[in-house]
Amino acid sequence: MPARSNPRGRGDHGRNRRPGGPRNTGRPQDLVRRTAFDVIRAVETRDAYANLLLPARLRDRELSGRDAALATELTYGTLRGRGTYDAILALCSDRELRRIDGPLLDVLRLGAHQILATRIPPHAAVGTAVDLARSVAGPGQSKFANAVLRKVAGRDLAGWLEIVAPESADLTTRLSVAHSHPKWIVSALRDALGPDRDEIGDLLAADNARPLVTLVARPGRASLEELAGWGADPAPYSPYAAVLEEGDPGAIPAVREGRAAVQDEASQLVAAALAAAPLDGPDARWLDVCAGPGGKAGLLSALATGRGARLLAADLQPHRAGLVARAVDDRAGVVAADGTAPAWRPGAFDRIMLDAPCTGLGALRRRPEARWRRGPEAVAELGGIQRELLAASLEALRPGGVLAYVTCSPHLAETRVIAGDVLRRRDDVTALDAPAVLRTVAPGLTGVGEGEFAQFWPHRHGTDAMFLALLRRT
Ligand SMILES: C[S@@+](CC[C@H](N)C(=O)[O-])C[C@H]1O[C@@H](n2cnc3c(N)ncnc32)[C@H](O)[C@@H]1O
Repeated sequence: MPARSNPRGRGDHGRNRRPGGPRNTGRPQDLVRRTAFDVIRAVETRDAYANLLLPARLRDRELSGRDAALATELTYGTLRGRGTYDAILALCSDRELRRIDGPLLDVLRLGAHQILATRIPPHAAVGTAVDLARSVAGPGQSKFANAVLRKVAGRDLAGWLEIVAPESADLTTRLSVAHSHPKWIVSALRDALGPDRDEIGDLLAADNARPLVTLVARPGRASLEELAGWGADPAPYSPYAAVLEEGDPGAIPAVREGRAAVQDEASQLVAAALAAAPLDGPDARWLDVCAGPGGKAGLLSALATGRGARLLAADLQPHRAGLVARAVDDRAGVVAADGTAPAWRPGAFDRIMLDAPCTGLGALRRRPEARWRRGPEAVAELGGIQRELLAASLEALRPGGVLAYVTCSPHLAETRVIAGDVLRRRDDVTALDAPAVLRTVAPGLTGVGEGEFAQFWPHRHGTDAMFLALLRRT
């Protein structure tokens, strides 16, 4: 079920703002809704990323504070809840949804979100959506929007879910509509939960909740005490993590200076586990094969420097390698390189992070549009590159060295199947007990699995669904 949010009703959103693009009708809420609409449209038509575009639009239009919070909530909530809202709109419209013009359909989705999942009074939500429909689609269409949205407002969300996701429907369909996830993702996540598949409802609900902002204090460069001074409290698992309940992380000097950063706690822990994995012999040369934009490389370089080792961070995309250069410390090297055809010698590294390109099904909380963007074919497409990168990275690892194979996805085909195939086919690769290594970094950590591989879960850990295999070359 789309998460219910707490934006306020009409009329309490501060003073008027500069128009910055759309016509300013004199009411700041119109600009707030128009901004949400523009971002939703750009996601739909230009494959834009909401988390990148929205902050730029908020800046352009000088929306801040409560107005920015409302625009963010409306944008993210509408994008996430699309599956549920479309099922409801289909019952309220005498036109098939695919016959409704794109801009108008997006206005209807935005209206449905305001009516069903915010505290904005329904009559106000309908009225503002109809105004928006008039402005983007013309007066004729605003009548249609009014008729549809008044029907939507006839029930609350729970009432609609009894109709569009009834108990009698098969489980995948019901969960897919109720929690607004494509069916293929519901099935893949249930499979990934394995024996815990009855947690699927909690997992899908967690995907629809707003993630907390977690910061990393890069060791030797910033401390949790310093972040606490800015209102960020220590997080439950990572020794480097602090949670910022409110406020702009960019306002914290350590973040601005690259000594700290926004980073999910599981992302910190998989990097810390690679650094903590037991190793015989030298521990001087570390590699991050797919480092862009530099979250894990930032922590790894700080940990490497702390013990006199050196990190080389690579990414295929030069501009992403450029972002990595801003995250790592001076001792680290950064290159634009293809990890499948590497420029480094075989056996050159003691520790390797391979955070492979993946579907990102573990980070749906952060990327509201991601679930609608790709179909199941992406899993097969990415599988080829994941296998190639893993094979090439294992060549770069010296005998006795340790490699972390990481994905921000719990999909079995991107995680256990890839790592398991290597272990089955190669007699020079063994798996370490990744959950046990993680517990040396985060003693209180439970629920990531037992045995060779570790899997984080949003509904259990409040983190992204990050996967970790620690592989040793013998
Ligand atoms: C999951 S992201 C890595 C996230 C990063 N480790 C972090 O923590 O910020 C995957 C990265 O792999 C890069 N990539 C894709 N194919 C690659 C290849 N053949 N060689 C090196 N990097 C590659 C992408 O450009 C992308 O930046």
